[in-house]
Amino acid sequence: FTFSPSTPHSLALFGSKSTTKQTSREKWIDSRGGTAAPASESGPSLSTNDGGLTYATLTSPNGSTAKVYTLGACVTSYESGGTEFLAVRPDAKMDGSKPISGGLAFCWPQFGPDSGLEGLTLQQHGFARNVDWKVSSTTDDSVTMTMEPDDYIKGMWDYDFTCEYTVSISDDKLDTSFKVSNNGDESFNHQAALHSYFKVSSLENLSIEGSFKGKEYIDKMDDASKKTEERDALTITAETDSVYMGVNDPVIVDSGTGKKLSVETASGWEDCVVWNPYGNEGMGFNEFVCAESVKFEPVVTEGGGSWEAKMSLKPGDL
Ligand SMILES: O=P(O)(O)OC[C@H]1O[C@@H](O)[C@H](O)[C@@H](O)[C@@H]1O
Repeated sequence: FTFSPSTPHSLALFGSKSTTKQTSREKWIDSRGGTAAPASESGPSLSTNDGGLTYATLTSPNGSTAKVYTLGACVTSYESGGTEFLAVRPDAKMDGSKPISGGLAFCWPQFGPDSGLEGLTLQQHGFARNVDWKVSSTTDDSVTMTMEPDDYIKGMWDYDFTCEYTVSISDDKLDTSFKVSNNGDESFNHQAALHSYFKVSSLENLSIEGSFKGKEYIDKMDDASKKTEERDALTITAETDSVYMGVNDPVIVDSGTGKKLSVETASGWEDCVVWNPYGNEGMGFNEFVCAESVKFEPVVTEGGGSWEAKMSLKPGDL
């Protein structure tokens, strides 16, 4: 899928860097040794999984928990009231040989395979989920991770930036807060997404509520044609890959668990991509739906400027 800027000035606004390169998985794997957080940065609340990846476990007073991996700053688990709300695909690699396919997978500075914009022709979903973010602070209920350019990143996208991402848990919700600061003089373009995998008991028990009705969407399963959503609530009965412009309030309703999960956006995220690889048993298609928090139209962040996006997950009963 190729992003087409809706306004010609999107291109004109883009900064002048042209030294972007496609990167191979091999180059990424080689480079990971250089970007991994040193062991000395691991505090008492950080753990290591069987595949050698570092993660933080957050706990709220009533026992809700979340797991946040430094690889890609990926939240892989959010459990509240005995229900797990996030899914990690059964084919996900949890050893650093691939980005984590699951949880709130972090896509930045590009979403999808190719934005179509100069300087934003990186690998699918950008590089943020390829690298180990540095843990800058952690408490029992919160972790802040940062990503700054190293040689691996500069080889693809040579801008001076700091990304900061805070995940915090409380008794009734999980909060995420992302901020990118442009520390340089020239502006840069970026998209962003939390490629959120929500666990469902079965697709037949799922409906996705929110402000979808009447909204325009790009149906990537139908030659990227533009359509208008007519349903009040979405169900998944076929392979789905739809970009809903101007929807940032999906609610995952699961009649099997009797629970719902509301995505509440405070800032930044504007659009929702609904994705499911229907029929793909290897990906565990019947156990999740992606309802992704996306900034699809590229943002221009001026030198010295910043951009923020805040989203919370709020569980409830049906
Ligand atoms: O497997 P990944 O990289 O986590 O991405 C999951 C999917 O994300 C979707 O947004 C893409 O359209 C798919 O092509 C892709 O397979």
